[in-house]
Amino acid sequence: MTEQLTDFLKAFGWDEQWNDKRNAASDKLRDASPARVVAQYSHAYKIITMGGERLANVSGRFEFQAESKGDFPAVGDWVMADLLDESPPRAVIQAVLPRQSAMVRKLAGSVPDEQIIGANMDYLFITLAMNGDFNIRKLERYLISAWESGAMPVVLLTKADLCDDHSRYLAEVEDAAPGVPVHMVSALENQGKEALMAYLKPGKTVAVIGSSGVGKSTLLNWLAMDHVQLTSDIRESDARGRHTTTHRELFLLPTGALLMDTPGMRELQLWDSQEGWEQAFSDIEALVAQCRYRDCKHEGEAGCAVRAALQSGELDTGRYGNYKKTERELARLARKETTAMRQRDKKQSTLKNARSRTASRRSVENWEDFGESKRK
Ligand SMILES: Nc1nc2c(ncn2[C@@H]2O[C@H](COP(=O)(O)OP(=O)(O)OP(=O)(O)O)[C@@H](O)[C@H]2O)c(=O)[nH]1
Ligand SMILES: [Zn+2]
Repeated sequence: MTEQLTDFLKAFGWDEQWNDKRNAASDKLRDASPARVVAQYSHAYKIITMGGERLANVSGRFEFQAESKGDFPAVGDWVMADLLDESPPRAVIQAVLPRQSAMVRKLAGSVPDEQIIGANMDYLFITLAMNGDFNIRKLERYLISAWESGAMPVVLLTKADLCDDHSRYLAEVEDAAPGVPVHMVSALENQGKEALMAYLKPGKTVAVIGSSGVGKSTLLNWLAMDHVQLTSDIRESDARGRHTTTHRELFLLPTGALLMDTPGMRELQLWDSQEGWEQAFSDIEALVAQCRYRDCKHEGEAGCAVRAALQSGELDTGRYGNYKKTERELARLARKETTAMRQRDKKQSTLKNARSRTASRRSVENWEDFGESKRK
């Protein structure tokens, strides 16, 4: 790759670490080019390559080998793709480089599966409005998902202009989000942007989560200095040569940072995330470790550190209540997943014989398909 060509990739976050991951990938990918997924459609992706933007599909071999939805590329992913010399330019994705962080939605339906809402975020801005909607228990739920993702959470208290007594909100957040940075902003009054510059550095990827109405869209537009509005008006050719409006879910901010705004981020719910839960309530977990009995239920046992902290006021009863509530919810989700897995295994073993007959035929077809795209 020449200096100039990699500039596009660098702008979208390509660095030494990704280069190492690329070099560690299989030999088969030696001729493929790195690219980042900036938008996802039902059967196609928009990727940024060293030569600019193009549409891409996964190879037949990729599709055949994928075990779950979570294996497929998602917005934010770095992929290895063959760039086809066609007009309009197209690409075939051969592999996804190992994710550094991911917001995963576990689908505990009749067939357990997962969906990647966004990948490779460096920071997650959790937004909370400083008005009547302020809900610290909601923040605790968002933190579970944030910690689980592997990205660093940052709390943004929005609508600072609507509030006279910031200290109350700050104190509540500091108790509920130990060790998480907190910043107050007002997009309307252009306040607090300087503090965010520490995160909005070139090549860093930021996603914004928070409930409806807290001001996420306003915040995004403010950070983008209305560039979002401008870019969506650019019309481009799609795969069929028609002109369509540019659609991106990962875009460059004027600061050089990348902002991720996928539909799923906005509808974030609590999903199976044991580790995230433990980290979000790390203060309570530390107390639990001090209880005299290892199987302490904190219901009046002797030497219970949790009860002692609740009585002294060191531990807020609302926070403890949410700790128990989310624990129950996660246990329920885990049970659902186990049941669904068992059902799937049962189904699979009955279908196994029928499937193996067609599979051998299909795998030949897919390998031919793979060879096709490599030759082009
Ligand atoms: N006073 C004040 N109002 C704000 C601020 N930011 C957003 N708002 C208002 O809050 C309302 C909701 O803002 P949005 O940006 O649409 O909120 P959202 O989180 O994107 O909402 P959804 O699209 O439903 O997810 C709008 O009326 C905004 O004008 C702010 O900093 N100060
Ligand atoms: Zn206890």
